[in-house]
Amino acid sequence: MSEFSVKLILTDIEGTTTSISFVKEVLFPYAKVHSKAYLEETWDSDETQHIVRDIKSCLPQYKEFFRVGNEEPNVSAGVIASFVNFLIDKDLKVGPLKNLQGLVWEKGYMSGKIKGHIYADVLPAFKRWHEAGIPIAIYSSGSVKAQKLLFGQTIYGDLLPYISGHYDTAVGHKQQKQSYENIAKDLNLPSEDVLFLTDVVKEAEAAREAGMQVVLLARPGNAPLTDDDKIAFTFVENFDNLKINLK
Ligand SMILES: CSCCC(=O)C(=O)COP(=O)(O)O
Ligand SMILES: [Mg+2]
Repeated sequence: MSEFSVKLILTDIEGTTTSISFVKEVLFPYAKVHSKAYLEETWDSDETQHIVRDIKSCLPQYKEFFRVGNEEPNVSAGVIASFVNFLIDKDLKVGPLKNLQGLVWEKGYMSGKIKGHIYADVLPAFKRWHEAGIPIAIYSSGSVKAQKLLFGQTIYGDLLPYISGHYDTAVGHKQQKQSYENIAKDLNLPSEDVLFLTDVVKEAEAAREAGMQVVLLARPGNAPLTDDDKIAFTFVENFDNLKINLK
């Protein structure tokens, strides 16, 4: 059992509270199938036009994707949807793609076709930490909207009452120290009073550089941790193996 003393728990989603296979085999395919129709239905809205502009410009290395011969870049819903599918296949965690995914998944969650996966130990741990007076916040590459949909409609019910804050890549990329400093500043807490839970070693390194306490999750299906990772960081297989006290 690993023991920590903290003022807030900050947790990642994919690979930490939720299986990677749910994201790759349920959420991403849903977004691939439904993005085109969503874009067509909402094409004239300011929100969609804003996302389309951001999607077109977020990865300049792919700008030729939108150009046919010497013509002006083509930005039909179909072309944007193909680009979105290309980005999903590459699992690129870019903000505009993640914002669009959140909007597309909404219908799936609201119709009951999608239920957010969380591991069986997550709800009991959230209850324990909540009862101990330790706030829980989320930091994921998935948009804040997507986070609220997932935790609001999980296979174990609504977990949002246990969550007091949400951060996505609007605060910065998850592998950059500055992002964790931004979160600590926003929380008005010293970094060392925050415990970050994640499956990705580079995220753990960035959070630790910013001064946070860190635990790696070795969930089934996650990328295996090396011997060096296991020496450098505390790692657990699930939240039952964490004893967290309020500082
Ligand atoms: C509710 S987020 C859906 C999953 C997702 O799109 C994603 O990129 C998750 O990344 P994470 O930072 O949580 O590992
Ligand atoms: Mg993750």
